Amino acid sequence: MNQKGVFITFEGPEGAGKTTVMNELAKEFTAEGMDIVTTREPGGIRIAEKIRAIILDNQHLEMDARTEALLYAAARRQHLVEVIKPALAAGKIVLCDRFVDASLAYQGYARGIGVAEVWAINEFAIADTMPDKTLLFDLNPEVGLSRIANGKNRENNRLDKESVAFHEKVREGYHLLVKESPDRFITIDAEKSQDEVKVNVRNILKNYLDTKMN
Ligand SMILES: Nc1ncnc2c1ncn2[C@@H]1O[C@H](COP(=O)(O)OP(=O)(O)OP(=O)(O)O)[C@@H](O)[C@H]1O
Ligand SMILES: Cc1cn([C@H]2C[C@H](O)[C@@H](COP(=O)(O)O)O2)c(=O)[nH]c1=O
Repeated sequence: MNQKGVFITFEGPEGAGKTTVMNELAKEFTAEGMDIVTTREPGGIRIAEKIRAIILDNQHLEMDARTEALLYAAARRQHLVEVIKPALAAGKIVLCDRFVDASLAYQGYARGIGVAEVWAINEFAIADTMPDKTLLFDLNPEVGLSRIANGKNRENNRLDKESVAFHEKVREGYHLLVKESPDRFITIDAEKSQDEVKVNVRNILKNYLDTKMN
């Protein structure tokens, strides 16, 4: 366990349903009296949201892959120091929409920088703060991309605009991470209906939190 709190991350390709399920369950868990903090990467605080705007700006597609990896790691460092660590130290349950595994899958594997290389800069950024559990929302990237294309109030960001082949590599990258850390990851079938996914994740998290907190 991370200090006194619990650190849970939500990962997966675009349009997998992570944000929707995380926010709905956070409301339910808060209503039941749990001390929940929700946040996201890149972002979560002012400096990291500014870095997010630079990384995801869809008018400037030419960013160098290593610059991109470094910007994600910089945003992560600030987010960790300002939000995640204080919340964990205060004994809260932190639900975070993406964290270091996204950098390993997207920049390390799909961009081809190398998972070990991207881990090295992230190790510098996060030191020993790793999620206690990571839920991988797994689905065919084409399904996720079509959900986003049909969704309202969402402008395609720079990463959304990558090819289907890129997003398939992201998924492969996540699968490799699951093989490397089978105890930390729980894979969720994210192609099921929104309600089915939510019920599944709720049960998994309740069981996990019950064991951790009691
Ligand atoms: N299981 C589901 N079946 C069908 N549509 C879904 C499902 N889950 C979420 N959606 C819809 O898909 C869209 C993307 O959902 P959401 O933003 O939660 O995904 P996400 O994983 O956070 O995506 P991203 O990481 O790309 O922001 C939304 O319009 C949401 O209503
Ligand atoms: C944290 C992180 C994210 N990404 C990518 C994944 C998405 O395409 C965007 C984030 O936007 P969303 O609201 O979650 O869709 O950034 C990445 O490539 N590397 C990272 O470390």
